[in-house]
Amino acid sequence: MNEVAYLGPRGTFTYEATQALFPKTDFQHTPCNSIPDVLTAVDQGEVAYGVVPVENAIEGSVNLTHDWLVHHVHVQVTGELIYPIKQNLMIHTQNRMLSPSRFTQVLSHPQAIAQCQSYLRKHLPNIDVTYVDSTAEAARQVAENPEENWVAIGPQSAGKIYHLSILSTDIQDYPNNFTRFIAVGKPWSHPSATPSGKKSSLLVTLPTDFPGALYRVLSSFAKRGVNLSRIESRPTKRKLGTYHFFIDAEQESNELDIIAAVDEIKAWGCQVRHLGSYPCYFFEKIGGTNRVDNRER
Ligand SMILES: O=C(O)C(=O)Cc1ccccc1
Repeated sequence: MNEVAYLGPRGTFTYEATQALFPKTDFQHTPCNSIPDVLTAVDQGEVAYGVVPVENAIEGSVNLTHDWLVHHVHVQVTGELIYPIKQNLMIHTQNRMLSPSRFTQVLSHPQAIAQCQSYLRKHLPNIDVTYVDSTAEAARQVAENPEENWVAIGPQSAGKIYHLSILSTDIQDYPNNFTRFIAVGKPWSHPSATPSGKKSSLLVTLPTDFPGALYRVLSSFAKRGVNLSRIESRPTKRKLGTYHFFIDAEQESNELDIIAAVDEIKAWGCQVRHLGSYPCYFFEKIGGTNRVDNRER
């Protein structure tokens, strides 16, 4: 069962990342309407693998992914892909000559809107924003409602699939825009690409908060020479000011040091969930293509 669930519909950035991580020649791709639906499908064993976005270079963490991993599912992270993100402003082809003052709404995923805040303030200052579950869903709604004069923000692949006109390319507010995607589910390795590195992801919850508590966690890794590439706090949702910490530890032949650091922080009361140890890939090195066949719909 080589089925991969991803945040769909076809044409999303997650779809492009899924094609790179799980080539169509070896895997069956299944679109889901939301990030929770992807993670739940994997957790329930309906599919073997899932792909979701976890962090963006401009907007930061995808909170929904983090929160669902903590509170709703127990899935293993099995891979990571750093993928280049270029946002585009797209419109139904019959409206492509409209003056921007006639656009009534911009639709997109919250992350995509957030990555283009300065662009929107400058070019579409008073436009209403409608958040939907993905960029390709935004493109679909624009394509199916030409009379509404809506515009969408998303990847060119979504524009191709839904036959939209690209009004403006590369509209994100900062260059070097990348999103980190994770694969979750059963153990897996890429059929042809060589990883650029390896990581272990942990979920750490302090027993109580006291001065230096977080320092004590971090120092357990630092004194063993373990590089922590990311630490992300998310509310426990139980009490204001209490957090879960997502920690990514770079892993290169230091697995025993990571295990020793985890044992040390557990010994004084931290709860630690091992989210996964997995290979990391860069899209440029996978040699994939992010072109999609827009004959399928
Ligand atoms: O909606 C999409 O296309 C997604 O895959 C989520 C997303 C949105 C913006 C940047 C990266 C991922």
